[in-house]
Amino acid sequence: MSQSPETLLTGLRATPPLVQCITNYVAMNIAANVMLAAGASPAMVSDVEEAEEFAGIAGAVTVNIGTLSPPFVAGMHAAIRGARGAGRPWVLDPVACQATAYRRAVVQALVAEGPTIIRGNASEILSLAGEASRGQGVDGRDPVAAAEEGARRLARSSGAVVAVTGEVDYVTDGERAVRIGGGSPFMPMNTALGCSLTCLCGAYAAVAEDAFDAAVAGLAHFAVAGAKADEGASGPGSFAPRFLDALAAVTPADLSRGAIYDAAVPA
Ligand SMILES: Nc1ncnc2c1ncn2[C@@H]1O[C@H](COP(=O)(O)OP(=O)(O)OP(=O)(O)O)[C@@H](O)[C@H]1O
Ligand SMILES: Cc1ncsc1CCO
Ligand SMILES: [Mg+2]
Repeated sequence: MSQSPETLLTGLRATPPLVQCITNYVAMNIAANVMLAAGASPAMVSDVEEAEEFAGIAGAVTVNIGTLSPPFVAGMHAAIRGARGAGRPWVLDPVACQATAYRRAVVQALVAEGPTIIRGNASEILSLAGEASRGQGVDGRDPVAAAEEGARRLARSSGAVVAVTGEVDYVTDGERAVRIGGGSPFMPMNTALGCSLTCLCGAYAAVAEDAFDAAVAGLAHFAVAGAKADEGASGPGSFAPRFLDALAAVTPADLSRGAIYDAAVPA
């Protein structure tokens, strides 16, 4: 039976999961604050010397290729080994994976390691699905709707739940699919909120029985908090602290009232 976002947020707050977040230099502080506000316990532990061991005590691992370098890549593979060895979920954020040959090669090797969830913007998911994308840097430049079919194919080929974010988000495991509305136009004007959401999906995956439910809950938490923070914000700057407050203030019942729509998956 599926677990609702309401049930999962209650579980998250009751026992904050320790999440090993391997993320980029831009996101590290923002994502850690987002995790604490939402109710999770982040640890930005990435060096190859300790990443595998740490993954053995974490509830989940998240891997983000935003500021890529060989030491990061070594730490990522070590952490994934640790997560797999401990039977824990891990989440991939393929930041700007279309941009360079190095990123394309690194991300392909990571997808081959079997992520539990892949969370990216539409340009990144289109590229991972082998389709043309308008993406250049880290920002999404394609509509989510254009990436839905590719997301389903990617989910089926990789075995991951795929979450595509933008104005209206889309989550699929290749069989089931939902769209999630809400959020705020100020969100893409704040760097690293997508990276932070990837970490939060790891937190939900640590407490959920099912990765699809985990991804839906993570995205719903952001959508509801984003809409709440948008009220009274006059620009991206005043939105940022309101968003942290809203992540903490959102109640489990608020998530049930968030806009989650079933989306039919064509056969
Ligand atoms: N136009 C929009 N309106 C409402 N919410 C949005 C909009 N664009 C993005 N979001 C929300 O912002 C959050 C981050 O998604 P986004 O697609 O911007 O990630 P991203 O491009 O990977 O970001 P980054 O790489 O900067 O971390 C998600 O919760 C998404 O729903
Ligand atoms: C701006 C930026 N550059 C590399 S990673 C990152 C954070 C958003 O993905
Ligand atoms: Mg991103």
